[in-house]
Amino acid sequence: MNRNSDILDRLHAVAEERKSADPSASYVAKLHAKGVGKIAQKVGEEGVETALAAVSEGREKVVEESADLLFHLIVLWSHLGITPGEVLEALAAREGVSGLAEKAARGE
Ligand SMILES: N=c1c2ncn([C@@H]3O[C@H](COP(=O)(O)OP(=O)(O)OP(=O)(O)O)[C@@H](O)[C@H]3O)c2ncn1[C@@H]1O[C@H](COP(=O)(O)O)[C@@H](O)[C@H]1O
Repeated sequence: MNRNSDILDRLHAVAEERKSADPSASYVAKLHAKGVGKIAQKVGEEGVETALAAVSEGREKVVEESADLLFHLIVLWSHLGITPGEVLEALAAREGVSGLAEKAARGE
């Protein structure tokens, strides 16, 4: 198994610990202290940067920006009391639900 398969959970655990850390000594603690508005802003910025990288900067930059986006999403989930498992469950629950091939087979 890929050794990074549990990285979402590991980063989430760090984000949880940082809720009680010193904001002057931790970037994640600083984000928690600034609140949901600041964290949401960072998620939006990183999403836009990922999209811009896709159309104008190439795959390596997309990988870097995607990592920034995922990281800030994990901080947002932690701030709101959401676990990575909940998000993965929501994703898994959609498997096969809107495939065009399945819809065509049903004549929809
Ligand atoms: N993955 C990251 C990570 N990616 C990016 N960054 C920080 O995200 C910031 C993004 O920089 P920006 O220029 O976008 O933003 P900024 O300079 O903070 O300015 P603002 O726009 O936010 O005001 C930088 O300070 C980076 O250091 C991260 N900081 C932490 N982590 C992970 O979080 C863990 C805990 O970090 P601390 O909370 O700092 O201990 C680390 O061990 C890492 O695993």
